[in-house]
This record gives sequence, C-alpha cells and structure tokens, in this order.
Amino acid sequence: MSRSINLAVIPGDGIGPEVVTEGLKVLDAALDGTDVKVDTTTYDLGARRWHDTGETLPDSTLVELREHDAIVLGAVGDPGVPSGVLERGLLLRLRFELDHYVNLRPSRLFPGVSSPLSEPGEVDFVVVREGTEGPYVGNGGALRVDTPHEVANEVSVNTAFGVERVVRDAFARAQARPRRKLTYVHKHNVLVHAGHLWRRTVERVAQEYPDVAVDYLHVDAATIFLVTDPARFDVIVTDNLFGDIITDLAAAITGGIGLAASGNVNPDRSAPSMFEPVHGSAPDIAGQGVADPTATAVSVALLLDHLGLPERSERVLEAVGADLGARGSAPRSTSEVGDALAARVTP
Ligand SMILES: NC(=O)c1ccc[n+]([C@@H]2O[C@H](COP(=O)([O-])OP(=O)(O)OC[C@H]3O[C@@H](n4cnc5c(N)ncnc54)[C@H](O)[C@@H]3O)[C@@H](O)[C@H]2O)c1
Ligand SMILES: CC(C)[C@H](C(=O)O)[C@@H](O)C(=O)O
Ligand SMILES: [Mg+2]
Repeated sequence: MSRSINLAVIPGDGIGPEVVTEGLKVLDAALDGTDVKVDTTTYDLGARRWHDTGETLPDSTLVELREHDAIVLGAVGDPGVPSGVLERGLLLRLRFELDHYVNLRPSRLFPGVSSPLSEPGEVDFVVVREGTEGPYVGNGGALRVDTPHEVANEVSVNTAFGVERVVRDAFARAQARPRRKLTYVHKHNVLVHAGHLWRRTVERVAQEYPDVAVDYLHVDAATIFLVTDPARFDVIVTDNLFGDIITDLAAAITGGIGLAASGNVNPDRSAPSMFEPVHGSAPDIAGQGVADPTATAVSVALLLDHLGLPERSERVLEAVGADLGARGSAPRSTSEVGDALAARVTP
C-alpha cells in the first residue's frame, strides 16, 4: 500500500535554507524506489518574516504544523534580529508547544573522520537532552534593568513529571543498545533542588531496568571525560541547558558541528517531531555555499527512523559514513556534498 508523508519544512535563517535543500535531496533519494511519497509544505518563518510582519510563529501556523507527520528545520537566528526573539519565539516555542521532551542528539565518530582527540577510541553515544523544562522555560525576569542595581533571574523549572518521562525514555534507549549503559549528568552537588529530583528519579526508574548499568557525572566532570575518554559513554541523560552545552562539545570531538544531528522527539506522538541539525544559522558563512549539510542529512536519517523506515534511515547513515570516509582535503560546496550523499543513497 502506498504511503504519503506530510512534511513541514522550516528552512529558517542563514545557512538553514542551504542545508535544508540538501537534506531534502537526500530524503528524496532515500525514498526513491519505495511507495512512500513525501508532500512538503514550506513555511516562511525566521528573520525575514519577522522584519516584514513582526511575526515569529503565528498561532494559525502552529495549528497547521500540528497536522503534519514531521517537521524539518534548518536553523534560526540572525544578527539583525535581537538575540532571543527568534530563538525563543520560534524554535523554543515549537519545542514546547509540540512537547518535544526528548531532544535526541547522537554522536558517532565515523571511520576516517578526524577528531581533535589523538586517541578517541570508538565513540558512539547518544545524548537524551530534556527538551521542555530547565532554565529554558522563560521563568525569569529582571528588575532595574540597565542600572547598577539590576537583578536578573532565570529560574530552572524541573517537574517530577517532566524529569521522569525523559529519564524513562533514556533508560528504554539504553536497554535497546548493546552496551546498556546510562550516564546521568547534572550538578547535584550545587543545584540541590533540581539535582536531587533528577537523582531520585534516576534511582527509582533504574530499579525497573536492572540490566542497564547506571553512573553519574557532575556536568563539569562530564566535559573532562567527553574529551579524555568519550568511548565510555553510551546513553547520556541530562537537563535542557547541560544538554545544549555538552552536545556542542560532543559534536566537536566527533568531526565538528557540521556533522551533528538532532531530533526533537515527541515520544507520545501527540504532535509531530522535528528534526534539525544541532548547529545554528552560522551567519559567518551564510550565503557562501560552504556549509556542511551532513548534519541535516543525518537528521533526515533520524526522521526516517522515527517514521518507521529504519532500513532507509540506515541507508542514509551508510551513505554519510561512506562519504565521510572518502572525503579528501579539497573543499566541497554545500550542494556538492548533498549531491554526493544523494548519489550514494540512491539504490
Ligand atoms: N537550532 C538552531 O536553530 C540554532 C542552534 C544554535 C544556534 N542558533 C542561532 O544561530 C546563530 C549563530 O549561533 P552560533 O554562531 O553560536 O552557532 P552556529 O552553530 O551557527 O555557528 C558556530 C560555528 O560553527 C560553524 N558552523 C555551523 N554550522 C556549520 C555547518 N553546517 N558547516 C560548517 N560550519 C558550520 C559556524 O560557521 C560558526 O563558526 C545565533 O542566532 C544562534 O542563536 C540556532
Ligand atoms: C538556539 C537555541 C535556542 C538552541 C538551544 O539552546 O537549544 C540551540 O543552541 C540548539 O542547540 O539547538
Ligand atoms: Mg545549542
């Protein structure tokens, strides 16, 4: 029976549209020869829309987005827009409204890819970053702004419900992987309220997963081991902000931010999940056609897996692995990389 995927595409700002074009090429190639058809609707959201209309994410657009099977997003953020307007008003609003409580960020060092670490070992882990709580929720405010007496608060919100659901997801993922190891990362020696909620939750859920080995690292120590011994990690679960920071570091040790993919997953499927590279709009290289679209291609692989097409997902990952392994030193343009990946994916 033929199947149709309703895909919403938000190219966004800077290099976002450049990498999304290539990601969609790879998606088409991956579905070539199948009876799965993709219907894409592109949404013009981001800096240009904000400049033209003052809108970041109109309610009516959000209603339409909910009707899709999944979303692909490039990147948001622009030097001409006040910092936070698009990041909060568009990207975080999507993650919160669509209940993307699992922000899945895999890191794998593909053979042939150079790492800044001299002996990284076999690196293949996934960070399960909480996506709807923490200091990201906007529970803050400022008094006496721009005076010597300014007070600024940004309160981290952690609920028993929110922590438990993401911890459960991480345990299930760890159990399904060969090494069955879960590292939870926090800072419970200092952030005793949130940290102890995370700790108690992990300890309680762990009783249901006796075959998953659990350890804990304070986030500062986690950054040490990500550099000195990244092979020790299998699944990492952590809060929204720690997860943001350690996944850029994870990208840096596994070939760079141009390769790092993510899925903002709603595991309950009450709304579409959203797939996007970890990187941002990279204003420093936007418009030059040099951005690496590989992260978007790997995000497409996550999307295919999420939509129940694991064999097609694997095919994209194999194409990425082959392309990375064959990369010479000559620089390639964004579209050259996209074309090469699509050619390797096509059966
Ligand atoms: N998910 C998102 O949409 C997202 C993520 C991070 C940052 N941002 C936003 O993007 C803007 C720029 O942020 P930033 O500079 O901190 O982070 P960034 O990820 O955009 O760029 C950091 C560095 O990585 C390089 N880089 C990023 N992606 C690349 C790619 N595909 N290929 C090659 N090089 C790449 C950039 O050129 C830059 O030197 C800001 O407005 C920020 O808020 C958005
Ligand atoms: C742009 C910003 C809101 C976002 C985050 O902090 O989650 C980005 O850094 C990311 O990693 O996707
Ligand atoms: Mg980030």
